[in-house]
Amino acid sequence: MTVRIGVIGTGMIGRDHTRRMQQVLAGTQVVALSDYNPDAARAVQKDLVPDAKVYDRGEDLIAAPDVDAVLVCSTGSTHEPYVLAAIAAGKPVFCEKPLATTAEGALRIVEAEAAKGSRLVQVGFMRRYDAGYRMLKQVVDNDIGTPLMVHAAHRNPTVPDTYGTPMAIHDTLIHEIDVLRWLLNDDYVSAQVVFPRKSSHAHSGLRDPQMVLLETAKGIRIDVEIFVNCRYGYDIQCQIVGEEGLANLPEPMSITLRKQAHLQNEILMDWKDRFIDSYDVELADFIKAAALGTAAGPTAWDGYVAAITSDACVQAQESGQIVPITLPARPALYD
Ligand SMILES: NC(=O)c1ccc[n+]([C@@H]2O[C@H](COP(=O)([O-])OP(=O)(O)OC[C@H]3O[C@@H](n4cnc5c(N)ncnc54)[C@H](O)[C@@H]3O)[C@@H](O)[C@H]2O)c1
Ligand SMILES: O[C@H]1[C@H](O)[C@@H](O)[C@H](O)[C@@H](O)[C@H]1O
Repeated sequence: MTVRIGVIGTGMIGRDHTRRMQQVLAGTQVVALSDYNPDAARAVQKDLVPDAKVYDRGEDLIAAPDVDAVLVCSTGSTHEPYVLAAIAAGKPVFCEKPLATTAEGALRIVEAEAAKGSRLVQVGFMRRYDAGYRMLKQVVDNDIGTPLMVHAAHRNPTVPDTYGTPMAIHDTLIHEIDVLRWLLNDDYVSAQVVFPRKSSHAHSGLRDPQMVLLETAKGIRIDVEIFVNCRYGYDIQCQIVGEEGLANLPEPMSITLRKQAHLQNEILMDWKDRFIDSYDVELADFIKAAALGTAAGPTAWDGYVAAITSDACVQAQESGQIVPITLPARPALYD
């Protein structure tokens, strides 16, 4: 069966996922596109999928009878209504992170899916599909004893002027919020944010870098450096310290070059390249499940927990205090 996909939001990642569906993955075809800016949708249609239909409204794309499943790749604050509409239509929906920009919004999605009684939503937490993170999880589960501490860093070379201080949480830290919870098989109980000296490369409205301190229910302490004007590259670091040993996330594969008295490895500059394989694997998983009318991978519950944790971190940015994190009971659908 070919899963016919509609893509809502044809900016950077919507375009990249459309290319992936059309040119890399089997068993799928993009048949519909929609963007708030119709020129963006037409540009992707022209470049990648000339036969796809362009819809002015995402809601009409979701309702179209020839669309079997939906990819929501629009700006984060617009995800919730599209995901709810897809659930109402009974169509599998892959939603780029964040599932919603508030915990209340994510909860509405959890409640709608739980009321349907079967999985329809996959959240785009692609690091769970990354070969390096999967190797790290194997080692954490089997080789380093009880995990005690995590030191992580999420560095972007630069960000646009529209990127403000809370986006360091909702847009950037959200990857660590999800992947560390998955790696440690644990939930968070508190968050704190401290601001080091500000980089002169950060625009006036942005506090950068930031250090986020999280504590888990099992007492593991986590520090994550978020530095989105680091200039030198797109750099993701993760070190887990256990009772019996210590494990580091592998660096992306690159040639080690000895030349002109230097020993060198390339550092990637773009998130699209750093996680290129994991995007392929996560969407292959989505297509496989969508062909059966369901969803796999990171759940709406995972998206909701990430949203609750993000809200606590933003509150911690504003107050300078340690903010407690409490989770409600998990619906049986997500056990
Ligand atoms: N998983 C990842 O690593 C990853 C990487 C990049 C982006 N993202 C997520 O993907 C989403 C899009 O990010 P991007 O970098 O492609 O941004 P972008 O700004 O390049 O694209 C967003 C697109 O959404 C469109 N849009 C805005 N409001 C809309 C609406 N109401 N309906 C339909 N379209 C609308 C915009 O016109 C734009 O074309 C964000 O939520 C972002 O966090 C995830
Ligand atoms: O939307 C992007 C994307 O999620 C990247 O993976 C992250 O490194 C960036 O900080 C964020 O702005």
